[in-house]
Amino acid sequence: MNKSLPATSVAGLGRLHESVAVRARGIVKSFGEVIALDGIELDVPQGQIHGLVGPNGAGKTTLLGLLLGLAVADSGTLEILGTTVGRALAAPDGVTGFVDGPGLYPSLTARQNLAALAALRGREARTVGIDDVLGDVGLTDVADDRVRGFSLGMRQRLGLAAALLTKPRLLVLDEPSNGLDPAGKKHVHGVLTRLAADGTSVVLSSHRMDDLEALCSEVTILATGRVVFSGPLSKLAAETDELGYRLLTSDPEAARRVAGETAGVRVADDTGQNAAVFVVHAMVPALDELVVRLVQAGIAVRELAPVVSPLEAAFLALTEQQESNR
Ligand SMILES: Nc1ncnc2c1ncn2[C@@H]1O[C@H](COP(=O)(O)OP(=O)(O)OP(=O)(O)O)[C@@H](O)[C@H]1O
Repeated sequence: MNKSLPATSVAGLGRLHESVAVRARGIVKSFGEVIALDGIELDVPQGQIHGLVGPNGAGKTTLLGLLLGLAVADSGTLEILGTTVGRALAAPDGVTGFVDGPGLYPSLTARQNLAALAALRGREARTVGIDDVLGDVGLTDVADDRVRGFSLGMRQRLGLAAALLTKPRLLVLDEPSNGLDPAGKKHVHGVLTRLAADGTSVVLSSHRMDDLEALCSEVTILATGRVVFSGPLSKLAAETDELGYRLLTSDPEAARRVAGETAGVRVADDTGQNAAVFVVHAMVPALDELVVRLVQAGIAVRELAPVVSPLEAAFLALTEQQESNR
């Protein structure tokens, strides 16, 4: 009896499998006594820019290294682009990127570096034009300068250009925004957004909440080798309870009095009595009530802004909690 599935079903299954770029279950990785990753679960769908964030030593680079095939997990399962990763140290097909900065030849120019990498990757690699990728990352003007004289941001951009040479299906980047000036950041963000729109998945680490907010639809927060949050940024912001807000009004003294009388609003002690700006701690409904009361009292609200962004507050709360549970 022929047990093979009809062609349409096989094709359907293939697509289902490939729509997941990364699927990690129970990943553990230790270095001697240090447990760098402790039961990591991670799902990254195709075409998603997924941010990894966490305090120093949380395990971000270790996890990115596993995705790039630079190390293997002690236990757990890791599926990349539909294939289960074995014990061999090699980047699965379609995966590229870098951890700890890109590997470049300092004595060669930017263009020569890319030509050398393209030659190393051989004919099978789906290479795209060197000039195109240099243009994508904004390095056309320095294409014939030696990399030795490049700044950190320029090296990062060249590393990204090198990764683009192969039209990756999964791009893995450790702190790609390190050292980037605003123009560099714009180029890098533009490249990553375009890649994702074309179906490439990107997993990147960053310490910068503004980068994550600008780029990522989902983030995973690691603390001491564990996932303390994974999901959309909007859900992360909602995890925040009470935030501190800076308040600038037309009458600070009266405004302080009104704030002190509003239920659920706490005026911070550390703002000077005569300061024009002061800080209140409140949840959103109490803050709304405060604004209404200020306006009713004839006090104009000139500025009202969180002291730290809701994302940063949620990040701090979640990671500090994990640290204290250790
Ligand atoms: N090769 C190694 N040998 C020994 N310990 C290691 C090694 N690599 C990582 N570690 C340890 O594993 C833990 C996780 O390190 P990792 O570099 O993955 O963290 P990270 O989140 O990338 O930190 P950072 O934000 O500082 O880059 C740390 O305690 C680190 O000291």
